[in-house]
Amino acid sequence: MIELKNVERSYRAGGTETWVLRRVSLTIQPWEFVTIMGPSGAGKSSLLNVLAMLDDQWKGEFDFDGVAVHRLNRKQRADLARQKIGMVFQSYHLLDDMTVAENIDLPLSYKDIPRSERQAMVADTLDRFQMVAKKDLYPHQLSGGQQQLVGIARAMIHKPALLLADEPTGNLHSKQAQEIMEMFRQLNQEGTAIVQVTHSEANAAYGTRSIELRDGWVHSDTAGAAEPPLQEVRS
Ligand SMILES: Nc1ncnc2c1ncn2[C@@H]1O[C@H](COP(=O)(O)OP(=O)(O)OP(=O)(O)O)[C@@H](O)[C@H]1O
Repeated sequence: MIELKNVERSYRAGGTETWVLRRVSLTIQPWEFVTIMGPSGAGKSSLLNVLAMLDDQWKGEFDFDGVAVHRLNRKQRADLARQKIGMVFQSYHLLDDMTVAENIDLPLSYKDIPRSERQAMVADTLDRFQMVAKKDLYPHQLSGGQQQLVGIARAMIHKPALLLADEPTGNLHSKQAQEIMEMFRQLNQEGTAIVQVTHSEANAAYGTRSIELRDGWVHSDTAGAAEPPLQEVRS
């Protein structure tokens, strides 16, 4: 589903170039629930931004469902991302002039879904996230945790092919965080690939594969670790 080959990203500031992703090559399958870990500054958010198709200042190859993302122009990339990807941002990225219900509805507006069905999906999602009473409020009228829930609801409502989440539960208390991770697990079992960045061991435990970045390099990757050892295959 996702294939990155030698993806590199650097930032230039004051004449010096700082590398944040170094020859990252990864394959992610549609059924995977991947956790990206690593120390602060290791490049985790940068990698997520590449996968989210928000960043185009990188080198290398990125294939998504057979589409060569590195060959798309900005509009084609944005269209593909809107159709296929849900993203939970660390800093929520809600639209300030839209209500909670309108923010949650946004991904559906890019799809060809009848109005009545859309309304039912939004109502159902508001209910699941216990936000019905808040549906007409604007983001600035919500707490940080409530804004985070709206961001999560918006990323999940259209059952994207790929869900990306950057510290998705950082502002939630542990019970809420656990409920969100259960929702992620269910979404994954229904066919959404998930890539989450987290420092939380509890959240990481929901993943089926763990990738550790250090200084922009893939330092370790548990992919394949669950495969049976060679002698078992032979016997
Ligand atoms: N817009 C930018 N301009 C310059 N440098 C940047 C920019 N964005 C990120 N960086 C640098 O890239 C490096 C990797 O940042 P990134 O946010 O990907 O790390 P991270 O692993 O997600 O860290 P954290 O766990 O603290 O969120 C850091 O050294 C950061 O300072």
